[in-house]
Amino acid sequence: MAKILINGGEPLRGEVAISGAKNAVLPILAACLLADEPVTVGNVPHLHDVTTFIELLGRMGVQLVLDDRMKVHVDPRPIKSYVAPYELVRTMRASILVLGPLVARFGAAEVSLPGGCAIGSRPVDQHIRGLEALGAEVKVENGYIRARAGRLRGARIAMDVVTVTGTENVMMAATLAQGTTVIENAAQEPEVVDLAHCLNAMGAQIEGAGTATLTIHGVERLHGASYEVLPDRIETGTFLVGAAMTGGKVRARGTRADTLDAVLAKLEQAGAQISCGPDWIELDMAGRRPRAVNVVTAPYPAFPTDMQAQFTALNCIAEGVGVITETVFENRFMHALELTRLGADIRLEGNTAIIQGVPKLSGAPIMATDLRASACLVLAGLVAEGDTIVDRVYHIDRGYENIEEKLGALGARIRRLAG
Ligand SMILES: CC(=O)N[C@H]1[C@@H](OP(=O)(O)OP(=O)(O)OC[C@H]2O[C@@H](n3ccc(=O)[nH]c3=O)[C@H](O)[C@@H]2O)O[C@H](CO)[C@@H](O)[C@@H]1O
Ligand SMILES: C=C(OP(=O)(O)O)C(=O)O
Repeated sequence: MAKILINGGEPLRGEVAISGAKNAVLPILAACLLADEPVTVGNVPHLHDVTTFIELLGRMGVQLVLDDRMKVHVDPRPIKSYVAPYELVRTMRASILVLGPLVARFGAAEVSLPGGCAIGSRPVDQHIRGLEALGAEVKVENGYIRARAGRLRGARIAMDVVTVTGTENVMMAATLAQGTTVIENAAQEPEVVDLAHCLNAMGAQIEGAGTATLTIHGVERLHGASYEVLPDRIETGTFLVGAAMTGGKVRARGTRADTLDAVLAKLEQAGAQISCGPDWIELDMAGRRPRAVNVVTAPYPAFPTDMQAQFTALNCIAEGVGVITETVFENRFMHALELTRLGADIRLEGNTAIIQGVPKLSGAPIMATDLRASACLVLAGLVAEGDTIVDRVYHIDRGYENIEEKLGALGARIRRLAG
């Protein structure tokens, strides 16, 4: 199994190009199933999750052609199967995103239950309830969600919890329903907005994207389109935290500061100087040690759970005590134990981590347990004295494009060890 070796101590300095957002490209690829013509998706990041999603659509019979300009041309017309099998869904929860489009466009879907994972139980009851409200008949049997429908009918749906992929699944399905659907308590994440913009470019009529109420006027068909995926705010935030932890200066380009308000505010509290342009963010720490910050995760526009692990790492070497409260997932502190192996002082109390910053960490072999946990371990390795080896880096490849090359270009001493 591949590992990443980091020899810590170098400040990150320079420019890094940000890739397209994982959590936007996956629903957008799923949305292509709704069209009756080819769709071209641009700014596609080279990620393991994207490869898995392309394999999933390919197995259904969808034709996908990747060109060398980070574009994927998707032709849904040759589709012949409506099944998302367990062996693919278990490696990538986002496979659940094919459920809504399949049932809306073809009246049938069979999608494996994603099951629990390292960060919590992650049920899909809201996806199912939303599709049932639109008129689908849904059964869960033998580990599969089996859905059938004639043409879906618009409905008013109040989500019990704010769910990103749940909102996306129901929104996609509603685009082809007869009549109007209103989704209340909808997720407002920039990736949900990006999906809505892509669907509208395909002929959908969605209003209210980016607010808690989505109104979707159903249309007869969705047509082809060409769409560029939003930059990845979590990748951006991860590099900025790396700069803050190492006392460096990094400009992230090809990104969008307006999707990162809560994260940038916390970095400023930690002592970073931030400047932004239309498509770049620069963080300058001027060699200073960060100050500890308190963070409470919650749905957008609040602080994102996908940046929690990285701020946990920052607090480990910060001045003072930082308290991190995770309210979105019930078990997202698997990285805490690994960080203590590097010398961090972390006390866990339920969904809260109380971190007393220490002046230095020391390198050790550590194990990644999930995507953002692995990113936080790499960040900790950048400041730890000596060698840190992060094992199970396949988690990081799900969501970060060429992370060791990008960090290496910023001056980090980092390389991949073949498994
Ligand atoms: C591919 C993708 O976009 N993944 C993101 C998405 O995951 P995902 O869409 O899976 O996360 P959700 O927004 O659905 O989860 C939020 C909370 O709602 C609960 N819940 C969700 C659905 C449901 O039917 N019932 C239910 O109870 C979950 O257990 C969790 O406690 O949003 C998360 C929260 O911002 C991010 O961490 C993930 O990176
Ligand atoms: C939890 C994440 O992703 P997923 O929902 O794909 O597991 C993430 O991106 O941090």
